[in-house]
Amino acid sequence: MSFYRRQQRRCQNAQGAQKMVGGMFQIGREMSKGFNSSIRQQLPRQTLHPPWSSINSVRTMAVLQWCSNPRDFSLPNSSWGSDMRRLYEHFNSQCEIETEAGEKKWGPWRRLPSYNRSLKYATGGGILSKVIQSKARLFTRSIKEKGAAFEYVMFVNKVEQKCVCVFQAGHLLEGPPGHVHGGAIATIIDTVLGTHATYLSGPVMTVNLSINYRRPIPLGSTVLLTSSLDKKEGRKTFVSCQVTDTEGSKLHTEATGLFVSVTVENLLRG
Ligand SMILES: CCCCCCCC(=O)SCCNC(=O)CCNC(=O)[C@H](O)C(C)(C)COP(=O)(O)OP(=O)(O)OC[C@H]1O[C@@H](n2cnc3c(N)ncnc32)[C@H](O)[C@@H]1OP(=O)(O)O
Repeated sequence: MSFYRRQQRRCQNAQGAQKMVGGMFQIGREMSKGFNSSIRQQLPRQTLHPPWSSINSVRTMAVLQWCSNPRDFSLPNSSWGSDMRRLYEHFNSQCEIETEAGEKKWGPWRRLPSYNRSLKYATGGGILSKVIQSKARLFTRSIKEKGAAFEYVMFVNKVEQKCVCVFQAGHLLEGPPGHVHGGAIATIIDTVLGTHATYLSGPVMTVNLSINYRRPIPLGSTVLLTSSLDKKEGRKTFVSCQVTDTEGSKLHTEATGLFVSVTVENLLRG
C-alpha cells in the first residue's frame, strides 16, 4: 500500500463513518466559507486546516499540502488562441497595478482560479475531494484534452459588481455544423452567472435561467461574457449577461439568471 493510501485510510479510520457523516455539516460550512473567501480574496491556495483533529503528524501534513495543490485551469495553456491570450492579458494586467511611487497594489479586477472540483476551493478541500465522491468533476472542467471543450477564465470587478469571462469554445462543443451547441452556451452562461452570484452573495443555486440566442457562435472562436448584478432581494440574486465577440460589438447571446442563496443542508438534503 502506498504512503498516500496509508495516510488516506488513517484519515478515514480516525473518526469512523458515523463521525464523518456528522462532520459533513461542519465540512460543508468550511466548504462554503472556504469557497467564498477563496473566490473573494484571490489568494493562492490557503493553508490547510484538516477537519480531523487526530491528524497531526508532520508527514501527514506534508501529504495534505501535496493533495491540496490542484491544477488551476484558468491559466493560459498551449491551446489558447491569440484572442483568448490578448483578452486574458488585458484583464490580468489590471489585477495588479503599479503606483507612481513604484509600489504594486491591487487593481480593479481579480482573476478567479478554477479547479475541476468546486470542493477544492474549500479549506482542506484537496483531501476532502479525494474522499467524498472522488470521481466527481465540475462539468466544464471534466475533459482533459486542452482546448477540446470549455477553455475559459473569469475576472471579477468588486466596485462595478461585474464579472467577465473570456471563453474559447472547443471542437467537442459542436451543435449546428461549425457552431457551438446551445446547451454548451447555456452551460457557460450558468457557470459565469452562478460564479458571479456566488461572489456577490455566497453559496447559491440557479432557480431560473432565461436565454435569447441572437447569432450563432463559430466553433473554435473566442467570445466575451459580461455579467452584471441587476438586484438583490433577500435570498435572491438577479444577474444578467451578454455574450459578444471579443470587440464587444457583435451580440451573440443574452441571458438573465435568478440565483437563490442555499445552506449546506440544502446541498446535502438534495
Ligand atoms: C463554480 C461553478 C459554478 C457553477 C454554477 C452552476 C449553478 C447550477 O447549475 S445549480 C444546479 C441547478 N439548480 C438546481 O438544481 C436548483 C434546484 N432548486 C432547489 O433545490 C430549490 O429551489 C432551492 C434549494 C434552490 C431553493 O429552495 P427553497 O430554499 O425552498 O427556496 P424557495 O422558498 O422555493 O425560493 C426562495 C425564493 O426564490 C423564489 N424562486 C424559487 N424558484 C424560482 C423560480 N424558478 N423563478 C422565480 N422565483 C423563484 C421563490 O419564490 C422565493 O421567493 P421569495 O423569497 O420572494 O418568496
